Amino acid sequence: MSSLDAIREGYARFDPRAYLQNNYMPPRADFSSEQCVVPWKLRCLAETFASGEICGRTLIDVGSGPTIYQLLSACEHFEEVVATDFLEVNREELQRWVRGEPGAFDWSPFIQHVCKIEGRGEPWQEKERRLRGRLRRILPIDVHCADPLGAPLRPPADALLSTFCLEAVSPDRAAFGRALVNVGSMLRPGGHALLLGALGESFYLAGAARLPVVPLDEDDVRGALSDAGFTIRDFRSYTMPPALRTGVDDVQGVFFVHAQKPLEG
Ligand SMILES: C[S@@+](CC[C@H](N)C(=O)[O-])C[C@H]1O[C@@H](n2cnc3c(N)ncnc32)[C@H](O)[C@@H]1O
Ligand SMILES: O=[N+]([O-])c1ccc2c(c1)CN[C@@H](CO)C2
Repeated sequence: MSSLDAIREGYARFDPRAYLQNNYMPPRADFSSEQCVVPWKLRCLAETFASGEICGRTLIDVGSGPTIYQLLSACEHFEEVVATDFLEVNREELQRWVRGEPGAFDWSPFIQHVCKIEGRGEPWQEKERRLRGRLRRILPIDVHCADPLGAPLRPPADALLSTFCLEAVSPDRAAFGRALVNVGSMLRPGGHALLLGALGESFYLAGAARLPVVPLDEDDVRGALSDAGFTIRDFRSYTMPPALRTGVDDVQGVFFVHAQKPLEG
């Protein structure tokens, strides 16, 4: 069995609800302190989108999983947000939220927090409605394929977002770098890429699933982006405090990077 097959087999046991519980409920989803990891992630995205420089028709989110927090600031600046994931159970979890179906995960604390830090003073239900209206495609994806969506994205995306995906699905740094090239092919020249991801992590749990992660440091991320032809615009990192090292993974920190694909080539 290839290392990619082993990872695919691990994801067959991925439990979206356990994953949400592990990462998007307290203590990690604690909005009372800006020092907590989820407010830090949301602030990175809100501040980066606040300039208005990153905008256009389509943003594609790679490896969305069962989460929408990563789209809350992005959705203001694109006509359409395309979510993607390898697993049908995750795509179904996203559909449940989009349709406001019972049993969907409650993202309202996240939406309320983003409305607060964006400072527009809008009711959070307005933002929820706007995201639901712009999240019109939830597609299967495999970042290990040259065409991750199975065929080239036409027209290419104006922006690409991916959070905790590439390092969590790649057996080694070379595969991480190839996956980055693959997803970069969906982005138009001059388009922006925003990545959040794990630093120094080797595994994470999601119910019965125990998934291997390729441990990355800042230089690995910078090098992979440079090798994939991206220019780095901003790089930030967060150190996971002891209180948030809960045993659901061995993550040491989180990186945020804003990169751009050159106009030519
Ligand atoms: C750690 S989760 C990240 C979820 C979400 N983006 C977040 O920020 O929490 C990794 C996601 O990658 C997806 N995945 C697994 N294999 C993949 C592949 N080959 N290509 C794309 N996504 C994949 C999983 O289904 C899972 O939803
Ligand atoms: O602290 N967080 O907000 C947070 C959110 C998601 C994830 C992590 C940490 C660490 N593990 C990754 C999977 O490799 C998923």
